[in-house]
Amino acid sequence: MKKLIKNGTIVTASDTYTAEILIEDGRISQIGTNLSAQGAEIIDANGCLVIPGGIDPHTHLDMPFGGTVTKDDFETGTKAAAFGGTTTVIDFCLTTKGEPLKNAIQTWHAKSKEKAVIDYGFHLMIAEINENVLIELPYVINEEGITSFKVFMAYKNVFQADDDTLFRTLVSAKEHGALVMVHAENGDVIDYLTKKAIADGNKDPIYHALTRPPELEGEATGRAATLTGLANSQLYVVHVSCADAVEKIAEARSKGFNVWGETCPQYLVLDQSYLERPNFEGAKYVWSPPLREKWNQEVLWNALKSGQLQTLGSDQCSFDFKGQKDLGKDDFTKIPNGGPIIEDRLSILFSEGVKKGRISLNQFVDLTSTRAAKLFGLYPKKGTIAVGADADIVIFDPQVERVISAETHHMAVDYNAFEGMKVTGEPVSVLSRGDFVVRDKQFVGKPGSGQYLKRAKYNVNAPVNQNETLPI
Ligand SMILES: NC(=O)NCCC(=O)O
Ligand SMILES: [Zn+2]
Ligand SMILES: [Zn+2]
Repeated sequence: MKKLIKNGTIVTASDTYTAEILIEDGRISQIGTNLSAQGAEIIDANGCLVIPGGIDPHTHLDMPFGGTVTKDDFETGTKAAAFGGTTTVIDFCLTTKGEPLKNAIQTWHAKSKEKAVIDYGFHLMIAEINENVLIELPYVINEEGITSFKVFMAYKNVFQADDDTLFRTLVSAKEHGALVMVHAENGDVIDYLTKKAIADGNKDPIYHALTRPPELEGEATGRAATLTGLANSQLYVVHVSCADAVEKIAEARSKGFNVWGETCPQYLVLDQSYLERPNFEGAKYVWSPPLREKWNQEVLWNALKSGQLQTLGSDQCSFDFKGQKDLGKDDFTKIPNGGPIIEDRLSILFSEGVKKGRISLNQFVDLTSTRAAKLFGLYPKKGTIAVGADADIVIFDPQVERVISAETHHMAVDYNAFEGMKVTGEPVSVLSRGDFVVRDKQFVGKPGSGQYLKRAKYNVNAPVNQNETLPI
């Protein structure tokens, strides 16, 4: 059925204006004034912003990790994402050495197909590069439309790959038109420091942060950037948490390297002191990289404003406090890393960023949607409000206030890392390809209605805004 959105303020990464949006067959068919409403359902967006659906480029749904599995799967996770104004997620498909990539991808299709309530794509973890992997890569890119690869530089003996793998992945990505993503921390040195901490009897959650100092994130970020320059390839650094890493990204970009950076809400508003909370509460705040000293937050905000960091991912990776996080009660190395963020990504950035004057409204849209669409081969089908684009649209009330709480969130976990935080601005209704998923704050979507997205190859020019200098 046709829909006509009226009376809202449309915000894209570059413009803010008042107009009506006509939706037909899941797409935006017209944008203008006094559009014919014949046969259309009228959606009144009075007092609201009308923004492109959020694209979360960093989620871990239904992912085995640390001897357990994330609490949110593709159903609860994408439902919570929709409540938060996200209409596309790109999830990390894990692989293991020796296993055909095809098998891992099939596993991820099986996890998501019947469950996702919004559209989704996959990034593919590269654990090793060998002849079989090289043979499979064209299939992965051309048939599966997976055009981004993830290399872990940390989690020794679990996910960690060596520099040889990283460099070969960068070379292959350049050849095939893919973007390489890195978890940038020096896993070898972290392994040494964590073993020493445990041997010294330092087992509380705070030692998770103390054994992963920012220098090791900066070092790994710089190393990955250097290898990217050598390979003349392209790199996206996930979950940047600190000044050391921002500096390395800025340095690489100033040299003309194609290096992009993402941060996450937790690094913008929480800090290392949370890990010292009593009664093992600190475990709720165990992420890798860890939360940092508070002064890093200003560096991250400035990097978002100046464009040195380009996206905001959630790094959704949720574990219950009781029964999962407490696996590490007597040993911080056994606390599953990660937290529940998928739902509050937009609200936190809007409230702390736009409302507090740290970033503009257009930057908010770019950071939460448009830039990820461009970097990950979804633009302009996703990531903007334009004629011909998918009608993935969020009607966002910029004035409403709420307090974040596990009591009211839609994620499947038993706590919220931002419990008690007051935010201004929240999605009221969310459409995925023209259909309501959330309507007047009520879920009306359907598991299985989300479509798998085959993404276009990395395009070196696409990620850049018109008014921005090319980084080459
Ligand atoms: N970030 C985190 O602590 N957990 C999720 C896995 C990862 O992204 O490293
Ligand atoms: Zn990571
Ligand atoms: Zn992650």
